[in-house]
Amino acid sequence: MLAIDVKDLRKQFSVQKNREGLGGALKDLFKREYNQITAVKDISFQIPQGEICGYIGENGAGKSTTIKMLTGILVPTSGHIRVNGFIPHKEREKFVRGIGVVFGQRSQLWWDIGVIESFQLLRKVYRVPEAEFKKRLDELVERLQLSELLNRPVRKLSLGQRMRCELVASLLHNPSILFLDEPTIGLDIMVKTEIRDFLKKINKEQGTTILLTTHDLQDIEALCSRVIMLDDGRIIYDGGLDELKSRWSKGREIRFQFGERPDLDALRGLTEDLAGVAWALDDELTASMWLPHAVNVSDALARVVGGGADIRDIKIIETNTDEIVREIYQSGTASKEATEKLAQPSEHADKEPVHHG
Ligand SMILES: Nc1ncnc2c1ncn2[C@@H]1O[C@H](COP(=O)(O)OP(=O)(O)OP(=O)(O)O)[C@@H](O)[C@H]1O
Repeated sequence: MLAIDVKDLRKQFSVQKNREGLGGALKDLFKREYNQITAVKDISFQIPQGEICGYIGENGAGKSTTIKMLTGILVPTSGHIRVNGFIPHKEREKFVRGIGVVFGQRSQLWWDIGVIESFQLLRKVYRVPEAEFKKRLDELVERLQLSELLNRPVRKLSLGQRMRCELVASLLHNPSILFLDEPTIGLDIMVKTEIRDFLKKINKEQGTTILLTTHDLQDIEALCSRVIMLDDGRIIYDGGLDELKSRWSKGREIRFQFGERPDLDALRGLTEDLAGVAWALDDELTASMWLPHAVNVSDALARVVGGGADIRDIKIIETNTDEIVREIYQSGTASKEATEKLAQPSEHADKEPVHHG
């Protein structure tokens, strides 16, 4: 059985229009006009059990709206959803016992009571037998080192402490699917790492399926084998992280430092039969070589090194995911271009690399 199965899912919101001026306000009083906003536009995807999938996109892309439909908080305008075999907004009571949810910006814990009391309340909500609850709680508390926090009221916790408690709260009933909406937002690097390690472990040991939205690409790099990217309510990419990188990155850059001013024409001559390789002088003693993905790095390196120039240092500059995603988002025609690129991935590899300094 699939953990998540979504077909042609759509969500529209009606937003009241405010007409201009006093006349407009009076008109609004008698007859309201509405604008339709389509936040999620007929998306389909399937997530098998045990997968960790990143759900990314810029602000307003429709990520939270999707998660809210998947967790039964919002009713879809049209389309089909099955999560653990249930229709989330219809079979709520049975459904929620199989899922855990953490919204980084909102708490599921009660602000003024001790953490442990919140956990006890959640135990009752999810109807977890006492013995089972205790066993699980002990295990989670030990893993996330929460024992000293249990009696403190939530409002007294730091953000990092609170997030660790939120994770425990979402896992007390041993759900098979975990939905995380910005789980590491605002946390320092230590806590982020701790949370990522913890998530990796529970996924590995218990096979917990995890769908997470994040703006932090290190979360994705650390956790996700698969990424779904949303733009303006539509899926523009669904696949592996490595593939995402190679399809979108403009090639690799290798920077050479020389003992004397390099002869650019001679360097170009060494690589002239490698299609798409470009050279540029960075300063008196450094030059960069751009390689399209189709060209093998060691091939190109061997030619340059074999050319006899006085090379002092070589640095291969990796494209990082942040840059790729920023690049996609920034181009005004992101979705169109992206779809075209995806339709013809091989064409991309033949393009002249673009040197952007
Ligand atoms: N309750 C609502 N009523 C009207 N419009 C809404 C509502 N909720 C979301 N929207 C709109 O739907 C679109 C998608 O919003 P959503 O919150 O799903 O985006 P997101 O990808 O989660 O963004 P962010 O990263 O900022 O959280 C936005 O244009 C938003 O303004």
